[in-house]
Amino acid sequence: MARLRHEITAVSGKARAGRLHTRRGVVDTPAFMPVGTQGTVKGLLPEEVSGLGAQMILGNTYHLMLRPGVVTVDKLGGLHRFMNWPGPILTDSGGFQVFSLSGLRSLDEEGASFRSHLDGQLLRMTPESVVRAQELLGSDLMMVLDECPPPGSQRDYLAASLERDARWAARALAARGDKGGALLGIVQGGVYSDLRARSVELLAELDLDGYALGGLSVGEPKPRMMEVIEGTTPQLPEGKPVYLMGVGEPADLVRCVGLGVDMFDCVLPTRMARNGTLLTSRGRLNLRNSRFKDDPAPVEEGCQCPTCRHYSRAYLRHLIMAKELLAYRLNTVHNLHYILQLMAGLRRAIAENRYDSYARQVLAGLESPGQ
Ligand SMILES: CNc1nc2c(CCNCC3CCCC3)c3nc(N)[nH]c(=O)c3cc2[nH]1
Ligand SMILES: [Zn+2]
Repeated sequence: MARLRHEITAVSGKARAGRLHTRRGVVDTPAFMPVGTQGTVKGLLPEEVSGLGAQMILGNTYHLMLRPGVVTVDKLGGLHRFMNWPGPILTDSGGFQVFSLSGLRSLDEEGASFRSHLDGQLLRMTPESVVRAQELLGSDLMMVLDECPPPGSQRDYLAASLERDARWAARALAARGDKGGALLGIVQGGVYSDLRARSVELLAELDLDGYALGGLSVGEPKPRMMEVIEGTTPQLPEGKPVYLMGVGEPADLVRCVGLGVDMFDCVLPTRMARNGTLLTSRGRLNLRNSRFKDDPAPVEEGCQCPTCRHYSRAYLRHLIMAKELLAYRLNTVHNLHYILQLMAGLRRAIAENRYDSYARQVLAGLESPGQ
């Protein structure tokens, strides 16, 4: 059967709602994928993550290659068994992490050489080796090895890089075995619409299962990012899911759904939770602020998450100031609940063909004066 099938069930403007049929179950789109970098969504049990409504999570080949090693994970039954997540898992190829985490050593036609950020050992990534690694993990949606060029890269560097990415994507497809999951290509081209179009043209020639927009949310001006997304999504092949990598904040999720994006991942909700920043429909709330010291109210009135049902802002502030482990869990539960409910609201609005009014209402709330 097909490794991946995207069924669009409703359209509202350029926003679309659908169901992504993966080999390990169906995912409602637009979908937010909590990040589980090292085989765990930090601090939460898998049943808590699925209980909050997450249907697909993200893993990272780079981190799992370094520790515990993909052969080890394979011997233990693969990543789903290893981390007790029976649902679909998308794994990033690690290209991005090599640039952001390790002291990159070299990049050439063959692949990338780098030093582990853990113990400095010299490692090599090629389009073929990262597909093999993701197959050993048992990934349901694999990403091709790509280069996410540093922000501000010169135009001619970007033009050459995206050509190489397309050659790498062809090599990744050729390397995938029968057991392999779906394979998604990654559109690059920086902030140049003609380069983005060229990247799409090259990748559309390949029999990829879906398309990611890479090279964004790396420090470029937000309006520029939106322009690039707006210009690129209409050019992508029909019937294939669109995944915007590394996005994003609530307002960005709302806007990018309106531009035809189906899948998102971002470390923000879980990372902010761990430093006491909570997401609400009226913007961010920084628990460390002394004004919450004896505030008996929940993070957000009306929020039905376990955190808001039982705990006050004062208690959550106490926990974060005391660096209590429970703080990370309760804050992550709330932030993930908030994001996943936001996505559910967007799916409903699209199904009822009222995306625009729902988006305007949500964005007005987010931009209103804080708590
Ligand atoms: C935050 N912004 C951003 N992230 C990008 C990412 C990473 C997406 N998130 C991966 C998870 C995070 C930890 C575990 C895996 C990108 N990844 C790739 N391969 N290519 C990009 O151009 C690429 C571009 C990105 N931009
Ligand atoms: Zn809550």
